[in-house]
Amino acid sequence: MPRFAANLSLLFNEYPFLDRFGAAAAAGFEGVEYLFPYAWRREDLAEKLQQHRLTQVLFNLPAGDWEAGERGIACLPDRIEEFREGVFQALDYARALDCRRLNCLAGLWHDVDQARPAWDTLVENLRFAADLLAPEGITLTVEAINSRVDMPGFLLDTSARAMTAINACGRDNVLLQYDLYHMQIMEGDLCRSLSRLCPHIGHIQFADNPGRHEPGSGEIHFPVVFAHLDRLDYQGWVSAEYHPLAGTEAGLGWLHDFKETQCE
Ligand SMILES: O=C(O)[C@H](O)C(=O)CO
Ligand SMILES: [Mg+2]
Repeated sequence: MPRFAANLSLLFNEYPFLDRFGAAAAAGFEGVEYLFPYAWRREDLAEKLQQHRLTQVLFNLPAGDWEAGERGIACLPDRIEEFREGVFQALDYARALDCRRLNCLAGLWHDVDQARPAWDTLVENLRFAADLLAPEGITLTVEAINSRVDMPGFLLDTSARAMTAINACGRDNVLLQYDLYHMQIMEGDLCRSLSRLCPHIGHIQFADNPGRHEPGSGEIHFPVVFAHLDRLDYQGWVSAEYHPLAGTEAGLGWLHDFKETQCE
């Protein structure tokens, strides 16, 4: 059975942020992730993890001005210094939270005919981050995000593009973050691509499509996909990263169903 984590930026929004840890643990999650930890004190986050016996599964490197619409700065040639400072900041938090995975958002790049500078910058930045994180035993993940609905202009919008960056970077501790929701929009054929990419996957996230809501609300057959991950012997975390339709707890039927079938 996959190890399920809850993304606290999207789930349990009924509670103030620091109360979401307890709510996730009470709902049966063993791990948590969120977009960014930087607005909170490391000590407060670490205390919540310890109090509720939760694993900090992952969070993102600083990704620029999120409110202003930025979605990562790793591919931006004029932001290299800021990217590198961000890696140090993320490492500080990762140490305090004993977090073994950090995700890098490549960023938006709208000039498709002139993408070379973005790719070169991204690959150099990935190498810089990977080399800093490797001695700490931390994996750097690179996420492919759909450019059709959620992030028009995102540089790495297919698994092939993300793998091109990962291969060009050439570091063993850089792996793919495979988000079922984004890949369903861009590529489909989820089970076959999971089979092919499994050795390169460092983290999985999910939401149903369309709508980015809980499993069962859309077109993805999650029991089949989760069983497929077991067959592939995928050992990583699988994180719920969706907008609950009618309250987080009310939308956890998929988790309860799944746990029940494992007990039968
Ligand atoms: O949107 C996603 O799928 C992400 O995982 C993320 O971290 C940035 O939005
Ligand atoms: Mg995601």
